[in-house]
Amino acid sequence: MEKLMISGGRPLQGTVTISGAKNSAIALIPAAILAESEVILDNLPLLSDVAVYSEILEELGANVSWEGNQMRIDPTHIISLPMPNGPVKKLRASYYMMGAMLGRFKEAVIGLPGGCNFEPRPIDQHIKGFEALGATVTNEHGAIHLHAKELKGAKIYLDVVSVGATINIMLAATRAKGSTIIENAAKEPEIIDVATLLNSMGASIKGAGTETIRIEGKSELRGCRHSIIPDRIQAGTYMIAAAATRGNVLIDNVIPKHLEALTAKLIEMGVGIEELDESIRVIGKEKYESIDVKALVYPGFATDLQSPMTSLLTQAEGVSVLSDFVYSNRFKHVPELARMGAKIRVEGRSAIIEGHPLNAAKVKATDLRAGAALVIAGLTVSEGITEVTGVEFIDRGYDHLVTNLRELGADVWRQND
Ligand SMILES: CC(=O)N[C@H]1[C@@H](OP(=O)(O)OP(=O)(O)OC[C@H]2O[C@@H](n3ccc(=O)[nH]c3=O)[C@H](O)[C@@H]2O)O[C@H](CO)[C@@H](O)[C@@H]1O
Ligand SMILES: C=C(OP(=O)(O)O)C(=O)O
Repeated sequence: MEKLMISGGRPLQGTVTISGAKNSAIALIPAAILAESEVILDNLPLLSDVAVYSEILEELGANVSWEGNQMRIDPTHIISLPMPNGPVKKLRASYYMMGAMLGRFKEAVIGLPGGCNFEPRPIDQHIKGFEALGATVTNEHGAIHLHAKELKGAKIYLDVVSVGATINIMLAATRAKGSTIIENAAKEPEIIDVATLLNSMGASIKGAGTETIRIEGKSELRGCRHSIIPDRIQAGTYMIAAAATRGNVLIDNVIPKHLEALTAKLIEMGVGIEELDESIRVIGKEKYESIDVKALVYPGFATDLQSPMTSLLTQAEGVSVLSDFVYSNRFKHVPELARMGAKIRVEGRSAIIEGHPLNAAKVKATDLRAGAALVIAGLTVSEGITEVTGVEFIDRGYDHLVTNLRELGADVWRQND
């Protein structure tokens, strides 16, 4: 196992180019099995989650080739096989195999998803959607068994606004008979990206990005070529890191609109922001004001940036309150930040953060964004070396992290634990 070593205290300076979005990529790859011919995905991020997904499709007989940032998926010879164990257990988004397999084969056996379990993450809304489309769903010894004689379009109201359930239902419904309407759908940009791919494959999806999505099922879909949107969470993480180190960084290849909630909060704290067409410049300042932040569904402040933002708020003067209305217990980074001298207490779904300088320490990433928070914290500390273990979580969501940070002037390296 490797760990990340950080000798901080250097302002990040320069340009970082953001890769394709993880949360799009790991939905677009399973979506490709709904086609009858080759799907080409460009701007693919080089992440462990993407590698695991390619393993999953290969296990089913798809021909997957991956060169640089392009993946070619030929699902022509894919077969329906039960996948109760193996790679599906390694990542959260393996739940998309349920919708994709159901759409393609009207049946699936998929082990319950793994990935970052910072709190219980139910999939009842996914199941409710599959059942509404006519599938029988049972949980047998930790694997979900889905079967439908025929998938029929339905009106589905999500009780909880869920990214995964919205995409999963969309995947199955594209191959159902008739119309499906998803009400109270999630509006994240990654949902629009998946709908764009499916529409290029010949599906008919309208309203992605709004709370009502309408899908006309099709009996066959074809291959196509699609370029993945930039990763707004990676972009946001570098923006926060630039501010936390009082640096000056151009975050390139982003869609600034996707980052509006973060940008607004950074400006409120006193961070300098210049928005361009496809990039954002973050200009750090010596002093920041404390602020209140509420993580909400899109277009609200992203819960995936809540942990990195916690690290930045340790650098503000006074007391900030950061509440998470998506995941009420997503605070596993807090005790680790406390080892670094942070003064944070958790009350219900809120972290109350008192601005205070941090010190170097040995800390452990217990999930992806907790890991990002610890790296940012380490970058702010000028004396000593911060050691972050649990790098495998960070590798799920940040490609070329060490190279990117080094190019921005940070003293960061990987070392065997
Ligand atoms: C692969 C992917 O895209 N992951 C993202 C996705 O996760 P994921 O799609 O798993 O998250 P959801 O949007 O589904 O979860 C939102 C909330 O709904 C609850 N819920 C969800 C489904 C369900 O059936 N029942 C239920 O109660 C969850 O516990 C959570 O409180 O959106 C999250 C919220 O923006 C992000 O943190 C993750 O990075
Ligand atoms: C929680 C995350 O991802 P996943 O849903 O894939 O675990 C994340 O990207 O922060």
